[in-house]
Amino acid sequence: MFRIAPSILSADFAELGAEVRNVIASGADWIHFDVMDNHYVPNLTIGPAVAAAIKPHCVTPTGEAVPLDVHLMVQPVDELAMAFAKAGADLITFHPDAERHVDRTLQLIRDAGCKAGLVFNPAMPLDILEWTIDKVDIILLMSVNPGFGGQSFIDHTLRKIEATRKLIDATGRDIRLEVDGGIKVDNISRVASAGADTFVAGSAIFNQPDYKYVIDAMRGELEKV
Ligand SMILES: O=C(CO)[C@@H](O)[C@H](O)COP(=O)(O)O
Repeated sequence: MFRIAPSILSADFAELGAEVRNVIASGADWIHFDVMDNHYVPNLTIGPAVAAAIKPHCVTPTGEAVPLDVHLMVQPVDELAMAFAKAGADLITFHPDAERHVDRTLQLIRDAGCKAGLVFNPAMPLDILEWTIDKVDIILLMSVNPGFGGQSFIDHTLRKIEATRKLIDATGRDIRLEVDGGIKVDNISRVASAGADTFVAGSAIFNQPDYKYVIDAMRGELEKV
């Protein structure tokens, strides 16, 4: 089942609660929350206090919970991961190159009751999955270099999505394959055809006045896959 996860990095931070409610009412399946520390990436965003503040807004108009999907672009990882688990994150992903003890961090996140995942930058090999995939609930492939919204999709990541899909299918487990960066109505079907099932989109959704129009258009493209 496909999931669309709007990245609130491109939302109006002065109206974050309303933005989250609006994008959920427009059809968002997850809320994607980008955490940048001006160390692992050259940008600084939002922390656990903001996650805790928006958590009560992560519900559909009929009261169903919408997962809060936290992408940590931080180094070190462990302490912040635990703070986000406490703040209400449902999924926490981190970059394996930002943490020495990747296996331990995955376990910490799972022990805190969250789904755990690894994030791979466009030039980062997938090798570490050989030893970690058993503890991974989600794999996030970056299709831009992390740090900023509004960048263009890097085409060579399509081959990486295909390779990751094969690795996931070989496990027989239900591991989500999320792709993030430069996803728009006009390329989402190519990303899905390559094997992704979860799509992060920031500027494509929040830079338009009608979020529902964009999300519906994305779903329309996904139906053709
Ligand atoms: O993590 C990041 C960037 O580092 C992403 O989540 C972006 O926020 C996606 O934005 P668009 O490329 O869709 O505008």
